[in-house]
Amino acid sequence: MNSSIKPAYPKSIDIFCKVIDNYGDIGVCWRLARDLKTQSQATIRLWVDDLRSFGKIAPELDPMLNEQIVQGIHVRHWVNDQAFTEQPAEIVIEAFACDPPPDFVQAMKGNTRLWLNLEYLSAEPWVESFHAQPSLQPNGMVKLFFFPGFTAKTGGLLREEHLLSERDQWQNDRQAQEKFLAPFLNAQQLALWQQGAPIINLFCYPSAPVHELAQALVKANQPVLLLVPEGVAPSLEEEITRLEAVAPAPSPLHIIRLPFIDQRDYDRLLWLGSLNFIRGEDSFVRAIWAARPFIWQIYEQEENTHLIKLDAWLASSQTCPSVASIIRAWNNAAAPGSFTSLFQDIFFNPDKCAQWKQQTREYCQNLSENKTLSSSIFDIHYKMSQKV
Ligand SMILES: Cc1cn([C@H]2C[C@H](O)[C@@H](COP(=O)(O)OP(=O)(O)O[C@H]3O[C@@H](C)[C@H](O)[C@@H](O)[C@H]3O)O2)c(=O)[nH]c1=O
Repeated sequence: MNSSIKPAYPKSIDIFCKVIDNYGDIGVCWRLARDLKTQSQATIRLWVDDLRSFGKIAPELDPMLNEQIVQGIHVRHWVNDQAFTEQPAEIVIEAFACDPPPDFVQAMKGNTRLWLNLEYLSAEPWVESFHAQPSLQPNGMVKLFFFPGFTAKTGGLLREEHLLSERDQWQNDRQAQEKFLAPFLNAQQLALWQQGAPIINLFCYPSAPVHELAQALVKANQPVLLLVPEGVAPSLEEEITRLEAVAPAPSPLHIIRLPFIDQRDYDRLLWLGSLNFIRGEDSFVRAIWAARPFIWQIYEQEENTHLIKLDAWLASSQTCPSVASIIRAWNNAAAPGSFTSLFQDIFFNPDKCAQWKQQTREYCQNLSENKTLSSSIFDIHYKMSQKV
């Protein structure tokens, strides 16, 4: 064992994940599993009910296998709750209240020292007072509610130890960037990038006003490389063709469809973006660490409760009013049609863009001073073990 590893680290961790939809549930759990492993060298089992979705963001995974080790993590297909005879680990993390199998929960007593329910990310102020609060469970154990968040009084955000220095290195390495982009761009697009054409990454939900973005980009008549994962914004090409048909000249906008790529490569993609449209939870946090301007589309909830969360984050991050207006417009929380002009006003203005970039960098820097999510988990575990 590495001598720098603190004796307080646990020897084993179980993480349970149910994929509700999309890729955020497994995205968060997969990233967390790997980071906990790197920090502690514990044996980590990740129980997942949907290996197909998992496979999209971890191409090394074989969705046909019930058991496999991927990047040092024991990945187990959580097929059903019946006859669950595995011995629970020292730390059990259930993601987003997914309810581990009842037999497993019964067996936790005597084996498990810390049981956490990892909650969804929110910047709402009440999160601080709910973070790490205990709740007595029918098996006699205490489960803690673990809230990730943006302040020192929450569980923090997922951030690998050397992430920001790796990012800086990558952002200064044109050769590595070119090698990375080469499989995705044709020769003309690569040449445009070499001449300084900006990359915009677009990852959004179907409700985003993509047609307004298309309008802004076609009207601007400047070369832009718009990188879009397969299946996202499916009407985009059609929209552009329709707009170009009535434009005075074809626009120098290039839409580049990408396959889903490995989570670590997705980071690199965001590090290359002059602007990143991201969504949900995990890509949002990665866009913050990319320290590049980003436009977040929050995961939609009934009765627009997501807009309360969005405003809480805009307030907590002290996002400047012009950027906050664009983000609200992208989330359909502003007058229809307003996104186009707001976007054009800022994205094609070099001074405003530079300011936006500077603010994003400062925000990233400030947040990086908080404890990371993994360290917060280990701290709680350490405190619990001191009590025994
Ligand atoms: C496009 C792309 C994404 N990814 C990863 C990044 C993230 O880990 C993951 C996407 O997850 P997110 O950004 O969170 O967006 P998302 O919308 O996919 O996920 C979610 O949002 C949550 C708030 C909801 O509760 C979840 O139920 C879920 O909908 O996919 C890749 O690894 N490669 C890719 O090519």
